[in-house]
Amino acid sequence: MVAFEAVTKRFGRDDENQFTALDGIDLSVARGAITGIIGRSGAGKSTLIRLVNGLERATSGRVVVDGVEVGGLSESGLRDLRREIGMIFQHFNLLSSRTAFENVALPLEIAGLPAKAIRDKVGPLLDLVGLGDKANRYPSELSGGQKQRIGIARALATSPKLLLSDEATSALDPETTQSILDLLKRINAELGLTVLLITHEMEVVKTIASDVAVIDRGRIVEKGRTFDVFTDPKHETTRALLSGLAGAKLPEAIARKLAATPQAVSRAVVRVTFFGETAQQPLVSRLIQELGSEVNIIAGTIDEIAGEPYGSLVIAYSATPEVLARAERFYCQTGLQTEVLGYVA
Ligand SMILES: Nc1ncnc2c1ncn2[C@@H]1O[C@H](COP(=O)(O)OP(=O)(O)OP(=O)(O)O)[C@@H](O)[C@H]1O
Repeated sequence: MVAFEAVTKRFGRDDENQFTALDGIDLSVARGAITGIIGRSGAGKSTLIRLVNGLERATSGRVVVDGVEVGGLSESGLRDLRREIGMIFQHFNLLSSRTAFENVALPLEIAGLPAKAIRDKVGPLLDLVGLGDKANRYPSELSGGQKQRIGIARALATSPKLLLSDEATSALDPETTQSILDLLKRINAELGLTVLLITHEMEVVKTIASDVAVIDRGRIVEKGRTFDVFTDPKHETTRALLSGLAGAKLPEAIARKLAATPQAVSRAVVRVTFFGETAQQPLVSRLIQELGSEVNIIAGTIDEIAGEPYGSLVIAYSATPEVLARAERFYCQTGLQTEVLGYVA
């Protein structure tokens, strides 16, 4: 649906003051999927998304949306393209002087639709986002989550094929975030809308994006299926962003005592990750049997990433060579993913 081909974006006129915001971006966004682009502040996310609807132009490379190269479009071509693309924003960007109904109606008025056609379109959209009873309310009378719902209804008014989301949940509390993400997921499934979202929150990507790209200082450093990237992050930036996720974190008191190598009478502290088939099996009880040694459970979590079950457990057991060898054998046989975090006395 969207392809970035060797896209570079520089800001600034002369060579000395130029800043490279995007550097050689290659990325394709699958039709019908929800794709997340994640990165820290200043990484280039907004610039990337603004290239898609032609608010910025690439310095070099191509941005292709539904077969059309955005950089080659005239003003009228850009207007046509923008009708195919809805956008939602962190601060909603609603007009305070217009009611919820009038905000959703705005893109249709601009497109020149008659009043009756506008009414026929806006009513069902307000129902779709669960705000059929708030049509006559002004933005100041709505909560943040409700404002974003109106933003979503407005973005869908021209029946776009693609929805761009620029930090759409960043100003919302976790519960409201969840309800907006549920709504986006439903719209994606029911309307077959392709969604490209940018965020600095891993939780958002984990909850709804089937695919993810991690951007760091203008470059894509990692991309793939969200489940694969989250369960086996390769790049340091991805790992750092993931460390903010609630999960099986090592308690501080134990983390402080960890040594890199086994000492006399020490215990190995190991993170065991369960996913795919291993998530369904009673592996902990088998592990205890196989080791023939006590196993302490230090931390654990069971979660879903992009709809797939995923568990992470931090355990500790005797670090004698025999027990470590038995553990290694068990992990090999079962295909469990493990990481030795260190050793404690
Ligand atoms: N019009 C501009 N002129 C000059 N520099 C710009 C312009 N727009 C963006 N930049 C710079 O490009 C870099 C990337 O900005 P961008 O807004 O794309 O990052 P971001 O990842 O969206 O960050 P944030 O989450 O803070 O918005 C930043 O260093 C920014 O200062």
